[in-house]
Amino acid sequence: MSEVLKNMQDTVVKYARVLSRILKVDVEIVDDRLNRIAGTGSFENRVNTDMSDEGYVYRTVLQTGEKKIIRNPGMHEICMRCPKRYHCEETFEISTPIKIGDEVIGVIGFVCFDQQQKNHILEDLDTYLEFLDQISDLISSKALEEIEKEKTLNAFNEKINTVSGSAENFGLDKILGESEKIKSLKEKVKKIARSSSTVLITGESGTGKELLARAIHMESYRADGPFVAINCAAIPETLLESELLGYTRGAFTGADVRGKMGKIELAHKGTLFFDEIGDMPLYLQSKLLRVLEQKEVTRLGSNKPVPVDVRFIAATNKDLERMIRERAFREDLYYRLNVIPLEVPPLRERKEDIEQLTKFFIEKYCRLFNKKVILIDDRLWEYMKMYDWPGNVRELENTVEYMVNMLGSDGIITMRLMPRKFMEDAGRAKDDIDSLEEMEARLIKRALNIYGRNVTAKKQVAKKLGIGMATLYRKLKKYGFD
Ligand SMILES: Nc1ncnc2c1ncn2[C@@H]1O[C@H](COP(=O)(O)OP(=O)(O)OP(=O)(O)O)[C@@H](O)[C@H]1O
Repeated sequence: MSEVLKNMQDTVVKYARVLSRILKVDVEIVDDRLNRIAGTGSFENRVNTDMSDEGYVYRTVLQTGEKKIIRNPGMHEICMRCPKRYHCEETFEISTPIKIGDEVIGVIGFVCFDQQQKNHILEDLDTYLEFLDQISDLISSKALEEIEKEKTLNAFNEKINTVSGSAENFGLDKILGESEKIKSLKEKVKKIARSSSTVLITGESGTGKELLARAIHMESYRADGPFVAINCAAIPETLLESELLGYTRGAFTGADVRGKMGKIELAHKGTLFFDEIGDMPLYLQSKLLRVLEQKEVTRLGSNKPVPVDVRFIAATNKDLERMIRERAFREDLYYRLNVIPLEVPPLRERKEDIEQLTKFFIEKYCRLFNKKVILIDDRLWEYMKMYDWPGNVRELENTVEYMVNMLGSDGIITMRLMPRKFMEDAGRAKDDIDSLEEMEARLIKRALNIYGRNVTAKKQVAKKLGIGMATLYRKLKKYGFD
C-alpha cells in the first residue's frame, strides 16, 4: 500500500491546501515511509522529501495507529530523540492516522507556529479533532478507490489484448458453410473488403461475427497491418476510455508511468474491431464519433491529436435501432458505423451448414484429443437439424467438443454421446404432436429444416413426404412456411 498516497498525490495536495485555508494552520500529509506527500506554508517547498530524521510524532502515529496531540512540541517525550527539538518552532500539533482497515497508510499533521493559532484550535479542540477524523476517512476512501482501480487495471493488462498481425490466417476460407446465406455473405465481403468504409456486423451471439471481421481485414489491402479487437462489454467501463484512446505519462493515478498507446493508435494502417459496440457507454460514443469523423485521436492527458489511418468494424447482437429510441445509443454514431451493414444469419436459418461445421469440429477435436472417429450414425443429422441452436456455431462447436470427449474406443458417434439437455430439447421437438394437422405441419417443418428451402431441397421434401410439388406449395402456404 505504500505507493497509494504517492499515486494520488494531486488529490492529497488539494485536501491539504483546502484544510489549511479553512483552518488557518499549516498542514502536512506523509505516507507510511515518512515521505512528505503534501505540505502547505513553510512545508510547501519540502514536499517529496524524506522526513525520517525529523518526523518523530508521525512515526509514533504510524506505529500505534493512534492520534497524537502534542501541546508542547520539543518538550514532549516523543520529541526527546529528535535532533531538532532545541530549535523546534512549532507551538502545537495534532497528528491523525490515515487508515485502510487496520493498516496505517499515512498521517495528516496540523501544525501551529504561533500562540494565536494554538489558542484558536484549543478553543474548540473537539470540533477540530472530529473534522480531522473525517478528512482522514475521506482520504482513505479515495485511496481505497485508487487501489481497486489499480487492481482492475493490472488484472486487465494481464488478460483480453488481441493484436494480431498477418501471420495468423483468418481469411474467408475459415468461414465454413455452403448455404446460400453464407455464400452471399462471403460474396459481399469480397466486394467491400478493398474499401476503407466502416462496417457494422449484426447477428446473434456465436454466429461468427468476429470471424467475419477478421476475414474482411484479411481480404483488404490492410492485411499486412494489425487487426486489433476490443470487446466493449468485457472491459470495465472505467478502463475502456484509456484502452481506446491511450494516455500520456501521469495522465491519471494508477496509469503506467510511461504512458500507453490506445487501441485506436495500435490499429494504425490496420483494422480496429469493436465487439459488442452496443455496450459502449454514451459519453465514449461521442468520443468515438469524433475519432471516426476527424480520423485523429487525442490521448488522455494530452492536447495533441495524432492522425490515424484505421478501418473500423463494429459488431453487435443488440438491436441498436431500439437502443437509439431508448436513448442508449447515439443515432449519429449508428449511421457513421452502419455505412456497410452485414448480417450474419443464425444457424437455425442455415441448417444446411450444420453437417459441414460438425464434421470440421469433429476433426478439430479428434486431433486435439488424439481420438479417431470411424463412423457417424446417420440419425445424428436429423437430431442436429431439429435443434434450434440458440447459441449458434459456438454452441455447435461446444456440443461437438463434448461428444468427442465422450467418444469411446469403438469410434462411433451416435446421439447417445450428445449432452442430455440437447437430447431433451431435440426430443421435445420430436414428440410434441397434438393433432393430425399439427403433426403434418411439424413434419413439413422438420423436413424443411433437414433438406433446406431452395427449389431442389423442396423437391426432396416433397419426395420424402410422398406428395407432389403443388401439394407441398399449398401446404407451405397453409402453414405459413412460404
Ligand atoms: N462459419 C463458421 N465457420 C467456422 N467456424 C465458425 C463459423 N462461425 C463461427 N465459428 C466459430 O464459432 C465461434 C464463435 O464465433 P465468433 O466469436 O466469431 O462469434 P460472434 O458472433 O463474434 O460471437 P459473440 O457475439 O458472442 O462475440 C468461434 O470459435 C468461431 O471460430
